[in-house]
Amino acid sequence: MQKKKRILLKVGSNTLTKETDNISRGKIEDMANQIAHLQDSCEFIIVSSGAIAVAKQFVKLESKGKDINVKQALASIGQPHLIRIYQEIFREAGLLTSQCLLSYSDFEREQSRTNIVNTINVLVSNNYIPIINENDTVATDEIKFGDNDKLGALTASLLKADLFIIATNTNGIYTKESMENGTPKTIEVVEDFEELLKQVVSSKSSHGSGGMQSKIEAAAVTKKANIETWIVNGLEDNFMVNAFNNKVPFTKIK
Ligand SMILES: Nc1ncnc2c1ncn2[C@@H]1O[C@H](COP(=O)(O)OP(=O)(O)O)[C@@H](O)[C@H]1O
Ligand SMILES: N[C@@H](CCC(=O)OP(=O)(O)O)C(=O)O
Repeated sequence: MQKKKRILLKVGSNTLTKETDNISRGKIEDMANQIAHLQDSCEFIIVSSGAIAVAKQFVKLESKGKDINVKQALASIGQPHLIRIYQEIFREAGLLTSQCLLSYSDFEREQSRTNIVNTINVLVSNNYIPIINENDTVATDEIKFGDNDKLGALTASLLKADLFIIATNTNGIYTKESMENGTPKTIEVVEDFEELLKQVVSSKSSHGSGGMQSKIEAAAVTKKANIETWIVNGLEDNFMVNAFNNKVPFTKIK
């Protein structure tokens, strides 16, 4: 049997909510259907945001503490719900899921790195799709709470993914000029990183936390590991399959 292509898919909050205030079961169904369609040739590891967005649907926390602590608490409330929704929907598509919570410091310790690789390899070889999120309880400002783009890139590198796909709410990275004049134009292939960083505008979307800058920084990490990064529009149905078939505009960072 031919070796499967290992794909690390990072899904942002905006994709999962379809830019509303609620998690979209339809979007998770769309992901499950695509994975089911591609599973003969690809194996998937998902880094999914959305814990805070889910919690915000039904809880408002009182706190005199820092804003970031409220977010961490929301992530703790939302995470089990997020995983339950994934599990229910993926199961209907015949897919098995598991949860892994990681923090950046885990990538700095050799023993933790080995443990992550071993655990995830067992999961994947038994047809489980690991759904990873940042361990937000232990994350702090210093380690950039809420940057799942970087977490996705570190995980893709550690697990020797063949491809890193970031699903967000734009058709990849647009040229700055085209964004400013209101007719966004996708940069299709990127080879020059310095040039790319100049295209970032400071905006980010309603639920997102990293903006395009953190996606570009994440791509720099995967590039070092010789992994190609694709930035695709997760709001569209069939976003991965269409990117594979070159049917939609997206950005490839080689
Ligand atoms: N050059 C650019 N091309 C596309 N989007 C950009 C660019 N510069 C900044 N952005 C912003 O980055 C946002 C995506 O990042 P983010 O809001 O963190 O989403 P996610 O939840 O998917 O991580 C876009 O909605 C857009 O507002
Ligand atoms: N761990 C947080 C992730 C926050 C985050 O990185 O969000 P995003 O910019 O949408 O990928 C959560 O699950 O809400």
